Amino acid sequence: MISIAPVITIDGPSGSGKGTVAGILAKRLGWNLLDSGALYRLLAFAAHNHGVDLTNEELLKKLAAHLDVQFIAATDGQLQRIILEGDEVSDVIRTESVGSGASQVAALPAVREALLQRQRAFQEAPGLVADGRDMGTVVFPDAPLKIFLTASAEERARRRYLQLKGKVDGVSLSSLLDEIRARDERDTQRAVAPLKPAADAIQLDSTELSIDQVLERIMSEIAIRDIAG
Ligand SMILES: Nc1ncnc2c1ncn2[C@@H]1O[C@H](COP(=O)(O)OP(=O)(O)OP(=O)(O)O)[C@@H](O)[C@H]1O
Ligand SMILES: Nc1ccn([C@H]2C[C@H](O)[C@@H](COP(=O)(O)O)O2)c(=O)n1
Repeated sequence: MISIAPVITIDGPSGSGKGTVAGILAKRLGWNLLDSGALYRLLAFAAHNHGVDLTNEELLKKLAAHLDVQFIAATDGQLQRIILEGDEVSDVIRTESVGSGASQVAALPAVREALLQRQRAFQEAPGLVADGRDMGTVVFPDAPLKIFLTASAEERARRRYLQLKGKVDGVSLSSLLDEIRARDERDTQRAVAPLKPAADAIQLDSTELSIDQVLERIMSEIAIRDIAG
C-alpha cells in the first residue's frame, strides 16, 4: 500500500504569523517544512542579481525552473537556512522590498506553474507543514488540515515593525502598513491562485492571540483529526 505523507497547510496574508507557527509546528511534530513564500522571494532576489526584469515572464519562468536552492532544516537553536547559488541568503530575502518583488513575480502564471512541482516534492514522510498563500487551494488541495491565519492589517504592521526595528534603518509603522496593504491587494486580486481560504479551511484570526494560543488551537485540530500519529 502506498502511504502519502499528511500535509498541514497554513495560508494567510503577510505578517499573520504563518511562518512562525509553521516552523514551530514542523519542529514539534518532527515533520518537513515548506516556506513557499521563500521560493517566490528567492526568485525575485535571483532576478535582481541576474538583471532580469520582474515583468519578463518568459525569463522568470526559466529562472524559476533552474533556481539553484537548498533548504537546510532547522536544528536546535537554529532556524532553517536557505542557500541560493552557493550563498546563504536566509536574512537578505526577508526585506519588504524583496517581499514586494516576490508578490509581483508570484502574479505571473508561468512562474507559479514552474514552481508547482518543486513545492509538491516537499511532501515526504513523516509529514509536511506548508505555509503560503495557495497551499490549501492549489498546491495541496487534499491536505487533511488547512488553516487560514489572519490578523488585522494594523496588528500585522505592528508585528513587522517590532521585528525590523533596530535591524533595518528607517522603518516606519505607517510605511509598513502601506506596504502590507499594497501586498494584500496584489496577493488577493491576482488572477491565478489568489490568496483566499480553501472552502474546507479553518479560519483563525490571530489579532488578539499570542503565538502559543495559535499553536494550541492548531494542535487541538490536529488531535481531532488524528493526523500526527
Ligand atoms: N500571534 C502573534 N502575536 C504576536 N506576534 C506574532 C504573532 N504571530 C507572529 N508574530 C510575530 O510577527 C512577525 C511576523 O510573523 P511571520 O513572519 O511568522 O508572519 P508571516 O505570516 O509568515 O509573514 P510573511 O508572509 O510576510 O512571511 C514575527 O516577528 C512574529 O514573531
Ligand atoms: N504560496 C505562496 C507564497 C508566497 N506568495 C507570494 C506572495 C507574497 O506576497 C510573496 C512573499 O511571501 P511571504 O514570504 O511574505 O510569505 O510571495 C505566493 O504568491 N504564494
